[in-house]
Amino acid sequence: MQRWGWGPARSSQRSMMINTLDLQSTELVYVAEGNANIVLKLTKLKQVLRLPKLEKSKGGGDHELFCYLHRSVKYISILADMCGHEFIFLPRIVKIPEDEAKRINEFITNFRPVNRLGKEFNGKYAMLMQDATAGSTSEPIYSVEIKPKQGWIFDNTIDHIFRLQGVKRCRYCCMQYLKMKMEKISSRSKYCPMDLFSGNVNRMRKAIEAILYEPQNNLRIFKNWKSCI
Ligand SMILES: O=P(O)(O)O[C@@H]1[C@@H](OP(=O)(O)O)[C@H](OP(=O)(O)O)[C@H](O)[C@H](OP(=O)(O)O)[C@H]1OP(=O)(O)O
Ligand SMILES: Nc1ncnc2c1ncn2[C@@H]1O[C@H](COP(=O)(O)OP(=O)(O)OP(=O)(O)O)[C@@H](O)[C@H]1O
Repeated sequence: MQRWGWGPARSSQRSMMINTLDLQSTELVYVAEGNANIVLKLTKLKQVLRLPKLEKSKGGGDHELFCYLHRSVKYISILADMCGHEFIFLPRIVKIPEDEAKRINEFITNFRPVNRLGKEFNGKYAMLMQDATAGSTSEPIYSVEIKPKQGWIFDNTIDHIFRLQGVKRCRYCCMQYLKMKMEKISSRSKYCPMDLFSGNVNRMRKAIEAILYEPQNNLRIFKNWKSCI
């Protein structure tokens, strides 16, 4: 996937109104992160701030970051048009005040997984969007997050890579062998995205059962905003 530090700068921020986020009066709580973004909760606003991150030594240009976020927002809005706006939160690009990046990085360091500390937020822009784990009732809210992975098999040109012991497998299943070899996981999951996306109820059920049995990083369940799995 394209990184904001590398992308060609095509669109201009002059055509959009970008507000600066006032973080002084807002309580920030570290939620989680993946390989590319750190997500913080703005508790009072029921919103989250998605901060793109880069390797500490690499400074990304602010204009490139803005263009990357702008493209992402466009992409998400096309998805929302296709899938329904009730299913997808449209993010907004916000400006992070000068010198706040340093303060944010310092504040969240202790909450971050040690293996993710090589990257940090060091740009001027972030995405603000609705907190998917927040609701308006006083009852506990459970949120389920699935990272389903690629649900199709590549075309013939490279499919020899995805043959193991003569059997054609999907990318996720092959990556399980690699992750075992690299000691990232201790056992192979029986989950397969080809089952989840098959449209066959039995195979879909098998996929859900497998992901519940061995969640790895493909399943998270939150009670309110606290992760239970
Ligand atoms: O390549 P994969 O299948 O290992 O997926 C990467 C993910 O690894 P996973 O296997 O899900 O643990 C990886 O996730 P983790 O860092 O392992 O949590 C990222 O999602 C990565 O995305 P990006 O390149 O940072 O946008 C993912 O890379 P892309 O496939 O999006 O390039
Ligand atoms: N709108 C949201 N509301 C609540 N939690 C969220 C929201 N967006 C993201 N998160 C949490 O933050 C985590 C990291 O966010 P995200 O998936 O955007 O990071 P990422 O670095 O792009 O991930 P990856 O590189 O693995 O694809 C998510 O797995 C989810 O638990």
